[in-house]
This record gives sequence, C-alpha cells and structure tokens, in this order.
Amino acid sequence: MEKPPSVLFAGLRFNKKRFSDDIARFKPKEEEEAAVAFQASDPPEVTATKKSKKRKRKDEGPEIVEGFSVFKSKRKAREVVEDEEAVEDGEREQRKEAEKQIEKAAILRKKFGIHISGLNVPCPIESFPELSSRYDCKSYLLRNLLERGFKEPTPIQRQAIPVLFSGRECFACAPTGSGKTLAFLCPILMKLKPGSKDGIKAVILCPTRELAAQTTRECKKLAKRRKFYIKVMTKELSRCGNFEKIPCDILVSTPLRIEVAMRKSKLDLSRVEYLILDEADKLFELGFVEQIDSVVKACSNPSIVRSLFSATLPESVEDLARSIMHDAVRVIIGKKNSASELIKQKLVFVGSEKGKLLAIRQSFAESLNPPILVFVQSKERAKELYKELAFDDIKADVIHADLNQLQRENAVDNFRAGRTWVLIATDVVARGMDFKGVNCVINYDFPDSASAYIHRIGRCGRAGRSGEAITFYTEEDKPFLRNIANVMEASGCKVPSWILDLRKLRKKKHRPHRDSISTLPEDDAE
Ligand SMILES: Nc1ncnc2c1ncn2[C@@H]1O[C@H](COP(=O)(O)OP(=O)(O)OP(=O)(O)O)[C@@H](O)[C@H]1O
Repeated sequence: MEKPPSVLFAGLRFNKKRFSDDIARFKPKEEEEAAVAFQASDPPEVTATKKSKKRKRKDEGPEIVEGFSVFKSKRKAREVVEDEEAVEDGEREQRKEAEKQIEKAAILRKKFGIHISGLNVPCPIESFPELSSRYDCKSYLLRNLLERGFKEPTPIQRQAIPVLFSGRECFACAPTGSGKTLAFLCPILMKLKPGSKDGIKAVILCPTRELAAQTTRECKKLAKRRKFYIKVMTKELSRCGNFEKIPCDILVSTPLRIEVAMRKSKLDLSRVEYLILDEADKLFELGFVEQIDSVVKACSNPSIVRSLFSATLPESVEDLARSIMHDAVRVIIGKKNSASELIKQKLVFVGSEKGKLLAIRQSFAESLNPPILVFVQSKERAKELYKELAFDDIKADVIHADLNQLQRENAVDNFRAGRTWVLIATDVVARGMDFKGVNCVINYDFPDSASAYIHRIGRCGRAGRSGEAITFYTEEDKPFLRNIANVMEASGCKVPSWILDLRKLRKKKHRPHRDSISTLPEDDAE
C-alpha cells in the first residue's frame, strides 16, 4: 500500500557524533536525495525497499559502545565500511527507482494531458487493475467498474484517484463529461470501511437536488456488493432525520439541505474523512458560500481530505479554497476552463426574439435528432417556449425551479428514457447532469457567462461521444459574443475573426430583459 513519502527517510539512524567525519563525506548526497524525493511520485516499490532495510537494521542488535575493546572497535570499523557500502547501494537503488517513477509519471501525464502542481504528487494509474496492485483495492470495486463498462480510467481518474487515496487535498478541473464523479467516488469507496457505526465518513455537496440524486445513484452502483450506507439528503431527512440513529457512511446533499439538517436534525460531521465540493465554483457563489462555510467548519476532523471538482475553476475560487486547504494538489486536464473538444459548436444570428422561434422551428423541421436540450434564461421563458413547442407535435417537456420535486424527477426520467425528445430547461440542469446520449444542446437564450456556456453545452459530447451545440444570438447579445467565441476557439472550433476582434467586456454576466416568447402579435399576447 502506498505510504506517505516521509517513510522514505525513516530508519536511517547514525550516531552523529561518532561518525561526524563520515557524515561530512555523505552530506552532499543527503541533500541530493532529499531533492529527488521531493519531486518523487511516492514510488511504492521504493517504500518497500526502505521498510525492509529499516527492519534489517533493527535486527542487528544494540549499537556497540565506543572504546569497549580493541577487538570490538576493529570489528566495528569493518562493519562501518560495510554499512556505508550497503547504505550507498541502497541509496543508489532508491534514487534510480525514484527517477524511474518520475519518468513514468511524466510520460503518463504528457500522454493524457494531465497538468499538476504541488509537491510529491502520486504517479497516475495506468489502468484500473493497478488500483488493486498499488492500493489493495477490493475486487468488488473492479468488478463493478467492469460491469459498468469502464475499461480504462479517464485522465482525471488516472490522476485524482491516487491523489485522493493518498490523503492529499485536491483542486481538480477537467472537461464536462470526463468522469469526474468516479474520480472522487472511487478513492472514497476504496478508503472507507462499509457499515461503520460511528457516523458519517464522507460528504459530497452538489449545487442541485437533481445532481445530488444522480451522484447518489452512481455511488450506489459503484458500491454494489458492499454494505455501504449511502444516503441523499431529502427534505424530510434534513428537517426531522435523526442521524444518530440513521446509519450513513456517505452523505450526498445540496448545501441548503445539509445546513438545515445541521440546525434541525442531529447531524454530526466531526468524523467526516472526505468532503467533496462538486461543481465547486458554483458552490462558492453568493447564496451558497455561507452554507459551505458552515459545513467546512462542522467537518472538524483534523485529518479530513477536502477537494474541489469542476469543469470551470476560476482563480478567485482557487484562492479562496487554498486558504483552507493543506498542501493541496492541483490537477488540470487539458486546457483549464475549456469546453469539451468533442462538441461541434455553432453561433447562429437570429436578429430578434421572433427570429429565435422561427430558427428553432426550422431547425426541428430540417432535422430533429433527439434527445435535444434547449436552454432558456428563466422559468417564465421555459414555460412560454414549452407552450409554443407543444403546438408542434414534438414530444417536449420542461424543467425549472417552479416544479415540485416529483415533477422535476419525472421530467429528468422521461428525458433519460427517451419518452421526451426535447427538454426545455433553465440552468437548473446545466451542471453535472449526465443525460446519456444527448445529441444537441440549443442555447435558445444566450448564456449569461462563459462558464455557464461550458456547462450547458457539456450536457452533450460526454464519455467520448460527439455532440453539437447551437447558440442563438440577437443584436443585444453581440457585445457578449467574444466571451463565448474565445471558449469555442480554445476547443478547436472555427469562429469568424470579426467576433474575436470585438472589444473585451469588463462585465461578465449577461442577463438582459427579453421580449416574451410568442408567435401571437404583441397585443394578443398581453
Ligand atoms: N472510465 C470511464 N470509462 C467510460 N465511461 C466513463 C468512465 N468514467 C465515467 N464514465 C461515464 O462518463 C459519463 C460522464 O461522467 P461524469 O458525469 O462523471 O462527468 P463529469 O466530468 O462529472 O461531467 P460534468 O462536468 O458535466 O459534471 C458518465 O456517463 C459516466 O458513467
């Protein structure tokens, strides 16, 4: 099993006074060794060598007291030389091994576009079975991964699993649909003992109930064949659940519900070992940040491992998080804050609100390739567009925050099952939701920021599949085009040069008042 790097230096105990001359001779080497180990990737084999050496030295018996007899000191001198040689050999071997591991890690990272910062970052895994050889991962988990059809780890999984498993805190930024969920669930399941009676051991926070429910489902599938208690925080649980009696190893919640539970129910988070903030940049936005703060405080276990995951992690969020994290590792896959390269992105000028309705109808008439997700700016507009499309013999549905939980769940389930072809949505499903096989995302209303754009279009082009994203824009949206165009260009899409020449805008959010969506003349629409 992988051990912290400090183990590498344990066991070397010299009588410094006695061997001061030798120490002087060895000094430069020690420094060199420290430098190598600082960069080293926790090579497990190296750790093992050192451990056995430590044991051997202990078995050699008590140290000989200087000046005890001439015979003994002669023997001692010979032993010292032998010892030195052995230490030199060991060190050389160790250094060679560490260098090999560093090289291997560098090759893997280059191959998979993994960028890291932080000291002593564990080597990425080459394959899922390596979890078992390197970390003693139980066979049930490998079996579950295989059953889900996951043959190879994705780049974020290759790096984030070893990082979290070895107890390092972590910021992770990887494209939408690249398997971040499994990257944090795997190490949690590997590390925790199932069915513990002494409280919640892992907390996963997500910005929406839909995402919390999805993550819980994913976690249960991965934990199959093990008696983990995995719970999603429902409204009832948060208000009147007695967590002293409810067995729970892993708790998934929105920030609001967990905060209510901390106030109203007996929710003790002091034994939590893993705290994951999924869609972390959203969780650090105004409206969530106070709740997050109280959860972070309540997770008071000194050895807690906290981590942030998102497809978009602005510097401001990293700075804020860095102030609470210890010795965190930063893992970026590909280019930071960029859209998935699997999505073909297109900007379409529609002139006005009326133009949008014509354009979407025309697009559906030409080729309707469901499932299609259509994003609008507000719940009012979602209802309006739904009314319009309902006339058109298209199996459409709508999801927004005005629906009750059951209606929201039904909308998601029907879309997942293919009973709904077109789902009209607000940003409530823009983040994290994994609708399998969405072919096209239409931004009916221009997204309010570059990160909103990345997450919205990221509902297609997931898990290696291709997708298409169409963004309508009007005269009013033109000044904000450049933000989106930059994202498009960074992910390899063609963008007209005039857009890239537009002036940079200071204002990041764009949420204009828009005319209502209707084919009726203005007066009739009133
Ligand atoms: N190793 C793997 N091999 C194949 N598919 C995988 C693998 N890991 C995860 N997936 C699948 O990839 C899809 C996307 O995964 P996930 O939802 O975790 O993405 P994400 O990176 O969290 O995306 P988002 O940023 O949108 O939240 C899921 O359907 C998941 O089952």
